Amino acid sequence: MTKQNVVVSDANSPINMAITAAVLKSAGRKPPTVPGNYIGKSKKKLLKNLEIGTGPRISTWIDSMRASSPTHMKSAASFSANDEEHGSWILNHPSALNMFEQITNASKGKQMVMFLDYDGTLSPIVDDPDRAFMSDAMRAAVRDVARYFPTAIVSGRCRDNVYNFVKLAELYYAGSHGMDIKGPAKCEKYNKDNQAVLFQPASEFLPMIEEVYKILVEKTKSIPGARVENHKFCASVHYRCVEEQRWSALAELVGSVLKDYPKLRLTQGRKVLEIRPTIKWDKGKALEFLLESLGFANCKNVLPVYIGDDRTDEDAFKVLRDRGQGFGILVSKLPKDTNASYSLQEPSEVKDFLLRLVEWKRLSLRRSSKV
Ligand SMILES: O=P(O)(O)OC[C@H]1O[C@H](O[C@H]2O[C@H](CO)[C@@H](O)[C@H](O)[C@H]2O)[C@H](O)[C@@H](O)[C@@H]1O
Repeated sequence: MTKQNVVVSDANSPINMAITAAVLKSAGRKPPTVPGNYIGKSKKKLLKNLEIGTGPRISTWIDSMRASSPTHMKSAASFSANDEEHGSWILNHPSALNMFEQITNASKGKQMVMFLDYDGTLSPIVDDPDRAFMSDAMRAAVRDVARYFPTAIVSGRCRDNVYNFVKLAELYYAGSHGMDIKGPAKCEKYNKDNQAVLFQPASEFLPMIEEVYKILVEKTKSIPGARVENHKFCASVHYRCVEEQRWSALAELVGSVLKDYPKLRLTQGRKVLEIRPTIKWDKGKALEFLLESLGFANCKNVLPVYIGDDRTDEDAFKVLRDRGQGFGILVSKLPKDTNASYSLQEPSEVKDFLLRLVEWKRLSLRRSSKV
């Protein structure tokens, strides 16, 4: 087994990249430029060899990518290579639970601000996006965290949709990949002016997304298992429940629709194609906007912590890395190229981490009240 087969994850797995390449090819567009530090050297070579999006061999691409998809990697050799890769990855991205003290030490004299992605972070990944419920225990943990730290949910879902899952009025919400931001109704605690935070940088795209959504719903009827969601300022095309043989057909179909919408772009998530406006706005920009709204622009006394599992969360991890401030925590069981500093394996570990933060904060408040 070659090294390129080792780094696997839903979000930036080779098969997912192949799907994106196929969509872009049918839309007559070039594949996205992948940031240098985002993708391993071996994978870069693989992309080059297969000429994604530009060459005539999309089918070769899809076949090759299938061969390196996690479900096809079963030999003992693959597992030991995986173990080795995982070992070195975890050294570079240690568990946030094991690094808890370092994280809390770094927050001394600073206000910690929490940013939480939803799917795959607060709720487990399931086949039906309408049933991606978070547990009551997770909700209680998030509620407690928000008592001590300003907390925002940053999601690819539209704001109302993610709110209906989280159901906590005291939080900030950034839906549609950060293109729809709203603060809690009353938040004197952190927002001194107590002005309602509301920001929608892509409002002009509302009718276009609605139009594309309708077309996609109609066209994807021919592909069993395909599912399209309208997230107001963006749309999602799911292929988690589509037979693997039909992924390329779906990709081509999405590409053929996008051809008529040069102002829309495509990104990818976990077995989902995300259709978004070409504006320069993402989860990273939303994080910066929220820090500013909370009064922490150009402030050294703040420690933002962003927890997310998906490729779209990388924009926020990168902002933190570039600012040299706070920590990104990637939720993943598998090694993955990332700008995050730490890792957690799954939502249950996210819950444990949040509960430890609450416990630590309570103890330190108790201690300081005794002094
Ligand atoms: O930014 P997020 O909150 O992580 O949202 C990203 C996408 O999440 C949802 O899809 C993902 O979760 C589904 C439920 O577990 C799963 O079926 C799907 O395969 C995943 O991609 C949501 O449905 C998408 O619209 C979001 O963009």
